[in-house]
Amino acid sequence: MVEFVDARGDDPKEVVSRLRRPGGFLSEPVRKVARDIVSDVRDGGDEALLAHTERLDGVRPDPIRVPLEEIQAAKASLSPEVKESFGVAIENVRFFHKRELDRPFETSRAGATVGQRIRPIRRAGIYVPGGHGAYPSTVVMAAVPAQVAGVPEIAVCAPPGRDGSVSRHVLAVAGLLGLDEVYRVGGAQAIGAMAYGTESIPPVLKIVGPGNDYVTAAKLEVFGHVGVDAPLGPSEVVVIAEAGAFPERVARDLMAQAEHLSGASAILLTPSEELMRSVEPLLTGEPAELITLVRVRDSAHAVELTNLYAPEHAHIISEDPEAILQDLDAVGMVAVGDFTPVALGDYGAGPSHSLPTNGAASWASALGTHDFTARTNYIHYGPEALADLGPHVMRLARLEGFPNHAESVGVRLPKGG
Ligand SMILES: NC(=O)c1ccc[n+]([C@@H]2O[C@H](COP(=O)([O-])OP(=O)(O)OC[C@H]3O[C@@H](n4cnc5c(N)ncnc54)[C@H](O)[C@@H]3O)[C@@H](O)[C@H]2O)c1
Ligand SMILES: [Zn+2]
Repeated sequence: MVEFVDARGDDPKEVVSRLRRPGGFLSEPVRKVARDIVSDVRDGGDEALLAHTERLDGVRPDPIRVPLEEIQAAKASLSPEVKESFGVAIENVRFFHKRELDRPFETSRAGATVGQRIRPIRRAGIYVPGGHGAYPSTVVMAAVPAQVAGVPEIAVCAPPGRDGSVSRHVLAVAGLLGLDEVYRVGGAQAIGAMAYGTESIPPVLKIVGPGNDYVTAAKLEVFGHVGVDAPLGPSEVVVIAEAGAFPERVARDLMAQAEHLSGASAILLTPSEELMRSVEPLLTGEPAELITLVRVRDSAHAVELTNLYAPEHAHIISEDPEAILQDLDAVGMVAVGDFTPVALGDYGAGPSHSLPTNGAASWASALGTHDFTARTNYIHYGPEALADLGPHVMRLARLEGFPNHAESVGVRLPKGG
């Protein structure tokens, strides 16, 4: 059943809290499931990893690591057309992420040099979801930014199907990108394995990639022991559409993100009662349960609600989409205009499709090269620069009650200076 909300007279914060799906990755029941699985795998290694995989995915993959020949065979089995399409996607994603790469810098003034080095993380783990459907696109969207950032070792985990194997297309894309370390495990157990390591899976330093609520909650559990990217949970879209929008197109945009299932959510914000009424009968099947149609006062009201909700995606269908784009400030990715369905971004418009969800877009960003790098700052002072700054540092250190900090400077200053 499609849900209707009339938001015109209500408090925006209250409307947004009603739109948020309950039971997401922040909820205690989901956190507890993820926590228990992660700690089992931390303590029990491969045996616990396989036991949870058998319980949840109905199979014990053997061996856990995909043999290289299987990756090569999957790559060789691609039809020329599919291979070309993946190639186009890879090229567009690489083009975008090369441009966002952070640059190192160094600058000097009065004998003091300060700088920042950008270094790739040495070993990253990429989670590729695969419960409802397979996500070879996610291999592109996470591995390409990692490769552009210069990560030398990339491990991939993806859940096995009932026959114990990972989606052939996931393996094929791994092959196209030259990735050879793929494990057929998924869910919270894969996150635990990558974080703590098992007999089969050497631990990684940072885990990235989208997944359902269990996967996302597991990333929150292991954070601190390893790095993780933003919570990239069940897909969300807010479609902001004005009266002139084509109902059939709007319906497809909503159904597109809702068909990810696994807790996804799709919301239409429109001032047009007529648009709502004509979209509604076009929403069918299981995805329709995840769709909400919201009547708003006008575009400004839609923008206000969107910024509070902070969705993964927003799609603007309006006479003047650029104007609305300028006012949106808390969205993972915005698709601008009627000719830009969000699906373009899902598969290969350029930016990674791995995006913050459940409000995290208000403080987090899309997955990108910055998720695969760390910064090392450095300072290099000469004697004059030390003499200039030193007395200030000594004063501030004494003020904080740290005399040895002060004296580590003092012993280097000229006597009687
Ligand atoms: N935010 C993003 O950037 C982005 C991008 C792509 C996909 N997604 C989202 O990724 C998700 C993929 O979800 P999925 O379910 O298809 O695949 P998934 O790989 O994320 O999850 C499948 C695994 O979940 C575990 N699982 C399922 N039910 C469980 C339970 N009751 N208890 C414990 N573990 C359980 C199992 O181990 C299973 O292998 C979708 O919600 C989709 O919207 C998000
Ligand atoms: Zn999508």
